Amino acid sequence: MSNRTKEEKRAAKSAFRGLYAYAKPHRLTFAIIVVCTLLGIAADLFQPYLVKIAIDDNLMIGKNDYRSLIIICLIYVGLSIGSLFFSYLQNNLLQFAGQSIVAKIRKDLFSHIFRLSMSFYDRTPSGSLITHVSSDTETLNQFFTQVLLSLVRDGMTLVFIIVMMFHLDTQLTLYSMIVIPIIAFIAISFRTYMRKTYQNSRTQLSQLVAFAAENLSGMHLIQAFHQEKEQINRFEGRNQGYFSANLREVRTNVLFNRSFDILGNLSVAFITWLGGMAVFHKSIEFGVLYAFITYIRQFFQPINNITQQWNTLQSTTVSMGRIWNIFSTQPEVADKANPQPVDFANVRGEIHFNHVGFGYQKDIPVIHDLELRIQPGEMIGIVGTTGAGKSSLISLLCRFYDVQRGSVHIDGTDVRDIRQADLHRMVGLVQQEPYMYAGSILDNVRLFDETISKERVYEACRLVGADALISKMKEGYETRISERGSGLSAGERQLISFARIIVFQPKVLILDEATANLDSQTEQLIQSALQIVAEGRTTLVIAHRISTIIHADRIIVMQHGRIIEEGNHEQLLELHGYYEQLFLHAQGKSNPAHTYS
Ligand SMILES: Nc1ncnc2c1ncn2[C@@H]1O[C@H](COP(=O)(O)OP(=O)(O)OP(=O)(O)O)[C@@H](O)[C@H]1O
Repeated sequence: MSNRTKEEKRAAKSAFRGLYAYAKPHRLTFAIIVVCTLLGIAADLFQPYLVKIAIDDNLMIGKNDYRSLIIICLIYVGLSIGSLFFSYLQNNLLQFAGQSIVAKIRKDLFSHIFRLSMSFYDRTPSGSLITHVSSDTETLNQFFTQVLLSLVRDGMTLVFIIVMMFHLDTQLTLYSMIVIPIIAFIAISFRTYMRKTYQNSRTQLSQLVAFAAENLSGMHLIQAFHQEKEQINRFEGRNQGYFSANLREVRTNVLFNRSFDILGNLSVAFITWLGGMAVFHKSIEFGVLYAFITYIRQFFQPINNITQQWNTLQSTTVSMGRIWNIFSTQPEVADKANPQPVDFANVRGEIHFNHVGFGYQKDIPVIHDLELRIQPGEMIGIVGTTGAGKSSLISLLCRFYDVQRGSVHIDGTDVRDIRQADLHRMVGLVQQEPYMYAGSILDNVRLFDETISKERVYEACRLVGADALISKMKEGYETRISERGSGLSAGERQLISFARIIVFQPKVLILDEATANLDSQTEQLIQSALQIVAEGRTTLVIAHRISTIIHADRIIVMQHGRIIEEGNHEQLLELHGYYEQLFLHAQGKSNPAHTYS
């Protein structure tokens, strides 16, 4: 056996153990389901036997006992009602247990994904995460409502039928069993092929969903570059792939089912001939033959069902493996077991990048031995060309990633010793493209925290100058923002994020300035909002416009992951170095190859 298969088996085993842990609290329900199934099957399978009694013990011997015939009919009806009742109960309970387990797994999976570090998101496309949360958990649901149901119901049915058949006539039963090796042969030869077709169609679907999700999130880019036709063609390729894989799967299934049907019919013909001969020779009674033929017709259905479920079981194993793979991924950035408590009232906001070294991949550093001390309340501007490492530096301060060398300290405490929730209360981030949630402006400022009063939100918006903008909207603070804040400019979204800072009061503020060209009025609003929000806070501004940070206490110039110049605006100009070039370019007096304006 190859290592890979061994590995897969081990993963499947641990996934099933995980699933068992989720199912355990529902064991009483499962026990009731088994009892209901047992009673339902018994009620079902006793019916042909009842007809046999009516034929052999009454009609065929000319007893003409109407009373017992009516009793048999009534019992027959009673059994039908009983079977209906028990299978209804069993189905409902199974659905309830299955859905509850899957809902819990979906919830846990979603919370787990939230805890994972940024490096996980760098590696994992959001489309495939959507597939895990939606269709993989749905496959687990099928495991409970189809696979488990079939294993219990069809397995028991099969045992019951065989017992009844042996009870009726041992010889005929043994003749019927001739087909068992043929069934096994068909099942085994189809199994591998069916699994392959199933896996293929799942992979095609997951690629299709991932492609669609990524395209939807990058729609503005696609439209801006008129890439619609290319993307539609690429989608069509994947769509066709899924279509063909699905057809292949359905074809195999139909062929498999029909083979079983034919086998069933052949067996009935064979038994009718053998049994008919036996009735002619009076070695069995007619009622026995009737019941026998009914049972043999029913014999193939559960076998077919179970083999069908083998497929779903395979896909459940694949889905479970994928889900448990995420569950077993531990956040690379994790809280320590005994983190340093934070006294929020006395946070000063002193920052120290202590000889920091960092790279997204271990052997490709993007920050090299960076040493920087920032005093409480200081305003620092960070400038540099694209890819200089400005955003990476900020990500380290927010601890989205951990440093590989050196350390980052706030008020003398290593950020790795602080709980991440506490760290993010101390450090407020206003991103280039601030994320807006689907909800009202009010919700977006107070981030759905109802303990923050509306008045506090209004006050914060007034302070940062967003009030006028919001008042102009049709429903003011109750105006609903669509997903991602479309309808608001990057500058307007930044203003709303400034109001968030005022509301949540972090001691350190990071602003990644919007790169988009803002109209001069919004730019002005942001400038003055920044002055107000920066008051009493340590502020780091990644600036794409020199004008934003001209009055900063200190400006850091970065290049290739290093600080190459440092000082205030005047000091840096006197150096006649890189900063001066940036500044002159911004003034339109030089023509360097960077983007400052
Ligand atoms: N998530 C990531 N995975 C791998 N490499 C990354 C990642 N993010 C950034 N990088 C790389 O790290 C380097 C520094 O990027 P960073 O975003 O910090 O630069 P920046 O100065 O902020 O640039 P910009 O002004 O364009 O935002 C670049 O070479 C970039 O390609």
